[in-house]
Amino acid sequence: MDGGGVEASTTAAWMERHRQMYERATRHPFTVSIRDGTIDLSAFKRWLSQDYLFVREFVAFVASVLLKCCKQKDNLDMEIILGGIASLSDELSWFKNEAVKWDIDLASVPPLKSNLEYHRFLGSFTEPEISYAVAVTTFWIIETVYQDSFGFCIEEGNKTPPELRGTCQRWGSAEFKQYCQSLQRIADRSLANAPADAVKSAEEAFVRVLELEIGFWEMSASQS
Ligand SMILES: Cc1ncc(CO)c(N)n1
Repeated sequence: MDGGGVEASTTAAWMERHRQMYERATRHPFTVSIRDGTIDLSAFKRWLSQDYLFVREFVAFVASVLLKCCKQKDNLDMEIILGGIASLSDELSWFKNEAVKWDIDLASVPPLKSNLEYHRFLGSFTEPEISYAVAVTTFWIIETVYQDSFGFCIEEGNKTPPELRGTCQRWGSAEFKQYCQSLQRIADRSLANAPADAVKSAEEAFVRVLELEIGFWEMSASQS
């Protein structure tokens, strides 16, 4: 397989090419309102409840990425992805703890429309026709939107309310950033070895994730 004319950092080039949309996903009024301390706590609770449901679906998605990884000739990335699944186990416990703190009964939360739309997208990756390069790139951008969004909430000058710092730290930490950078290197290496049609599909999935993330913040902010 040739590189399809792809440069070393395809993902960085896409972030540049789709900068406006990337900014809309990572500097959304919902997360910006966490950072400036004006967040409506009922919206925060809605986000928390909906994201718990999202993460449950995300586990199956990451499992499908792991499965595609294991079928590669050299499955060097296996441990990073497996580590990601292990962290999701902690994350589900974290959500359950937070729900108790915020007096939310997770068992009675129905998924809202934008969440269901995202579930459908994630579910499509179990198809064996979807290549590892496309799946791992999608995985990287999903994690990166949260890393960048919540990282901004704990950067200098933030007025993030103390009771929301733990949430921001979960995805905004230096450790999570390093993990996202490892995923980015994996995505770039896979894309460099992928045929041109897979690179094109990966870019489409990248843009689709940004749209779905924007929809998820909107849903959290205003229950649509
Ligand atoms: C909607 C959404 N996107 C990304 C992540 C990152 O894991 C998450 N928890 N939820």
